[in-house]
Amino acid sequence: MTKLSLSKEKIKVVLLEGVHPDAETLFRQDGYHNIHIYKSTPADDELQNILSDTHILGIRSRTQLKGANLAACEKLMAVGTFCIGTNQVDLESCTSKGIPVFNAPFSNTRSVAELVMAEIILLLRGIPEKNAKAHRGQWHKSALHSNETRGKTLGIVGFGHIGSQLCILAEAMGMQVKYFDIENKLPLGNSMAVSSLEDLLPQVDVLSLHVPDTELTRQMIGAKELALLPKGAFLVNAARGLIVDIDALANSLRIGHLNGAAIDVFPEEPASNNDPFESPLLEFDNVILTPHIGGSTQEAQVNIANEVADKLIKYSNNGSTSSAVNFPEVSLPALHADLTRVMHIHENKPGMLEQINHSFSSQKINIAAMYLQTLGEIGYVIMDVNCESSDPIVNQLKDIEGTIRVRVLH
Ligand SMILES: NC(=O)c1ccc[n+]([C@@H]2O[C@H](COP(=O)([O-])OP(=O)(O)OC[C@H]3O[C@@H](n4cnc5c(N)ncnc54)[C@H](O)[C@@H]3O)[C@@H](O)[C@H]2O)c1
Ligand SMILES: O=C(O)CC[C@@H](O)C(=O)O
Repeated sequence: MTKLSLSKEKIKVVLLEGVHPDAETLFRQDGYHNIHIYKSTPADDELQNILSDTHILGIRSRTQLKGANLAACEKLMAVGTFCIGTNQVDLESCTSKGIPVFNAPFSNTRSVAELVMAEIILLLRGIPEKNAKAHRGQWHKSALHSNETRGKTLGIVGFGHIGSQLCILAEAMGMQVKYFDIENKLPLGNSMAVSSLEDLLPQVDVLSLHVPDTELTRQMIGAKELALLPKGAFLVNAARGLIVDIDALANSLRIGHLNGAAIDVFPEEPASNNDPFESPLLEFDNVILTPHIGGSTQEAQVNIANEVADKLIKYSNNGSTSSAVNFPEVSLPALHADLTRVMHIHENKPGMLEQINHSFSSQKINIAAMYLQTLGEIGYVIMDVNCESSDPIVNQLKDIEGTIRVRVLH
């Protein structure tokens, strides 16, 4: 069996935020036993202490791996975000430190799309208000503002995995789908692309957001955009909290411009289930509030646990970086029993390969196979070589200016 430069017993794996237990099982089955599980995100001081000797870190959307938290990660080798979003991680800094980040790009897609479809039906029927009143002992039997989904227009912002999956469900319910995406996306079924957000907004009965949190999308729905929605429209946000100006949304609901909303993500979310939840939307009966559970189904969490743990284990065991979000992608074969695998992560600048090759030739080490991939500022070279001891070559490689990290598998 392949030996790692640091043995599996010594590799510290930390899984935060209640990652599904299948992830731990997968690590244990593969021989990793130094595993530490946390149900939520510890406060920054404790977190930084935990991170200081962590080699492999698994988080969900809550843990901020940025600034002081990331600076504390002296030994971090790889990160898994056990979710779709990676905005909670400073990807650029991880890249420059030679840390690949892996996620699960579509393991919870269907769960989010199903929840949003259900919310659209509930909003159009006025169920949130009727439900709230019934809980207060009030009988509100009325068809006023209660509508079918059939024939209504759903506007989708971001026609990626979730947006397009939602389109399929909505069309099956008889909705007309119009979408806006910054990329040119294939219209599914009878859906139609609209060329700008401003053009889309006045045309919809329900607007649903499915864009990532980026500089372009933050606050993309503010007072101006809400005013462009027709009076009586609904808003669904199961993307990220900062995409909507939450105070502007509260105002639009207060003045009766919007008829309701379903919000799963918030600008500030409690760190754990024991912390209080505050929002300017608490007062509205016609708003469905959910605690960021769009992707929280058994099916999704099991899929995510297996997908992300598998990617982390593959990277740790053989160097493969397939589908890393910030790193050159290399899919490597199993290491031949007689060979040593040397992995060199470096700044992507001219002359690096020449110096790496020179290091091997100057030590008369024969290269059996070589893989190279670069992405932006970073290069990743993997050499399968014949050598008795890897220490001399590792030391020489570490001396090359621009080297970020060297790992070895035997
Ligand atoms: N509520 C939850 O539990 C939950 C679960 C999963 C994902 N999410 C969120 O949903 C987001 C979308 O997920 P996905 O899997 O569909 O992602 P995706 O990458 O497949 O799709 C995102 C789409 O948004 C488009 N886009 C990006 N910037 C845009 C802009 N400024 N204007 C218009 N379109 C833009 C992209 O081109 C892409 O087509 C994730 O980034 C994540 O933040 C939330
Ligand atoms: O499970 C989570 O914490 C986040 C889920 C979702 O927002 C995602 O990005 O996949």
